[in-house]
Amino acid sequence: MNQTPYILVLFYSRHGSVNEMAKHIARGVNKVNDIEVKIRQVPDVSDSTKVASPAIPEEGAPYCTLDELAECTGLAIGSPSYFGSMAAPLKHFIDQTSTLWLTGRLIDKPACGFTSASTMHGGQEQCIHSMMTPLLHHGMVWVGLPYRNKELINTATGGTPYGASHLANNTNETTLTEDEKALCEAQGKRIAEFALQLKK
Ligand SMILES: Cc1cc2nc3c(=O)[nH]c(=O)nc-3n(C[C@H](O)[C@H](O)[C@H](O)COP(=O)(O)O)c2cc1C
Repeated sequence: MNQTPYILVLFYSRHGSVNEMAKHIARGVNKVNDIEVKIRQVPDVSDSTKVASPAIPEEGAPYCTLDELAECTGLAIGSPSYFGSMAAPLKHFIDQTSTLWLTGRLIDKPACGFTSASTMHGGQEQCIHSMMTPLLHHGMVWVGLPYRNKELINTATGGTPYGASHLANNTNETTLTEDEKALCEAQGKRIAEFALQLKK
């Protein structure tokens, strides 16, 4: 049975900002007909041993399986900016995708990235780039945010042409500004539209 195409919104979030962005990206996906959305998170990693997290997270979205990644029609991937790069739990998940790479399961599917950071110039764009690199190895097609989204010009907080972002400041503010919300939703809508166009 053919399943309905879906956008996988896959993320890691420790304090909730990226989690909040994921919801708005999903709202953008929902504006497009004939495609669904799955929101999934990745478990934390242990700093000392290979401890498995409980199979069901205590809160929030279910943990993502490799099958859910393999079978998506498009991907929106999000991480907090950690030292200008994606957070280790997300990289750890990606580093388990060799079988998908070997079998070319993600080739020609669209992907986009989003991030949250505590400072304006603390590496938001670089973090999004860090998520783009392994997905290009997978043969995915990167989808950014064009400047026809006027919020990109007007925003005084997050928002980049490489992907949506949120400025959380050093208070870990999880509430998005109206511009940040609009850009997340525009990104969700755009990845859904591309996914349907590229779908084989
Ligand atoms: C280990 C670590 C590294 C961080 N590095 C940066 C950084 O390089 N630039 C920045 O602006 N914020 C940095 N932050 C702040 C987070 O990016 C920010 O709090 C983000 O909003 C957290 O997202 P979350 O609420 O989804 O967990 C760092 C936080 C941690 C814990």
